[in-house]
Amino acid sequence: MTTTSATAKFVLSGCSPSSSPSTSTAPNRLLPFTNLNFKCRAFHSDHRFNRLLNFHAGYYKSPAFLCTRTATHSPSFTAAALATEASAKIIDGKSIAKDVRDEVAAEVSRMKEAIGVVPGLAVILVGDRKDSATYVRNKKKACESVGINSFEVRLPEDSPEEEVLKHIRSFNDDPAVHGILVQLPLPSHMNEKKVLDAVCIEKDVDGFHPLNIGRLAMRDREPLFVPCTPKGCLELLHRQGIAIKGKRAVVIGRSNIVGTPAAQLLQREDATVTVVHSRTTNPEEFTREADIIIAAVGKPNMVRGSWIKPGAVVIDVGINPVEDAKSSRGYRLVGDVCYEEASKIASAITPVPGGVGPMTIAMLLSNTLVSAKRIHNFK
Ligand SMILES: Nc1nc2c(c(=O)[nH]1)N[C@@H](CN(C=O)c1ccc(C(=O)N[C@@H](CCC(=O)O)C(=O)O)cc1)CN2
Repeated sequence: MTTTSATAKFVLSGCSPSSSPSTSTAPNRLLPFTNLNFKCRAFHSDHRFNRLLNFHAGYYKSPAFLCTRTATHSPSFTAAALATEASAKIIDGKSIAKDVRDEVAAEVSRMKEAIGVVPGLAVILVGDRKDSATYVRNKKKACESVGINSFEVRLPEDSPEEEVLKHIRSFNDDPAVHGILVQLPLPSHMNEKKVLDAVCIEKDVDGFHPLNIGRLAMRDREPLFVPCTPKGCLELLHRQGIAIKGKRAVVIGRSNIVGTPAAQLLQREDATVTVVHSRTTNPEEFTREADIIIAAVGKPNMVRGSWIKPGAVVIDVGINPVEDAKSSRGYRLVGDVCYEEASKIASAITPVPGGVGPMTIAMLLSNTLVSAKRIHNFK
């Protein structure tokens, strides 16, 4: 535990309540922090503390919390969330994704040697969004790195929907292709549902087909594929040895591709799951009860340190570009969680970048391998 000698009045934070591209370049802000009397590492009932930090009594057991004597030699201590170092374990998604890729590569080569089959992934990209083009390029590179064949179709932004459907049908029938994905988002004139429905479920390595999603939601039913990002979140928890069974989990966001399947996966592993979303009033009341938080809402720095129960595990799915003149790209990526604050409260946390993002592509490779094995009945 770190201690400070003076009474802390401020906590440094770069996470303004409404971080947005236009505000994000502001220097770190000093947020007012009042002297808070409570006994370090002991139960307290200081309502002032609870009110100011919105924490519940008993939560400050975390080593992340600092205890300082007040300047007035008060018998009580001052809680100062002025930690100078992150105390949470940083969950290194980049390194775990590499482990997954190495495992996939070994299996791909075992399969090739045994039955002469090489898994194949087909990717359809419509339009010229820069971020989508980067993800597709990275997927192709990742395939190469593990020995998976990749097939790519790039279509102009104004392509008719039928053109996309035609390519999907052709990949559905191609025996060299074991996985098909359409990079999202699609241009607004396209009907996303119709396009995703066209991918045959045996090759739906994104897990976005309603049949796969439906099976995921049902007890005693198994989806053929689970969407890559939520699957990556769970994989991070598993590989870090973080228990899920019996834990309280809060998922922030209810999208079809992350929030909803993440909640279902946690529930399938016997967590008690709450989903909070844009219409939830006081979401922090729910997150403060959570042992595990998965934030997938797409709002930079929305989850503040005070939203988190000390010792909780925080998985940050957000990848939000915020303006940054110091970066060569002119922007930097931040998560949905104020990392600076959360890393002082949580017991483990994923960074952005380098957390969940790399796992998305690693899980895609894994799903493609699983698909090829299933189609060829290779154990
Ligand atoms: N068909 C799909 N479309 C989209 C998916 C998807 O799973 N299937 N997910 C996202 C985009 N995405 C993959 O497609 C994706 C996003 C982010 C990353 C990633 O590795 N991010 C890095 C940062 C990258 C950077 O520096 O720009 C990180 O977080 O470390 C990989 C894949 C939406 N569309």
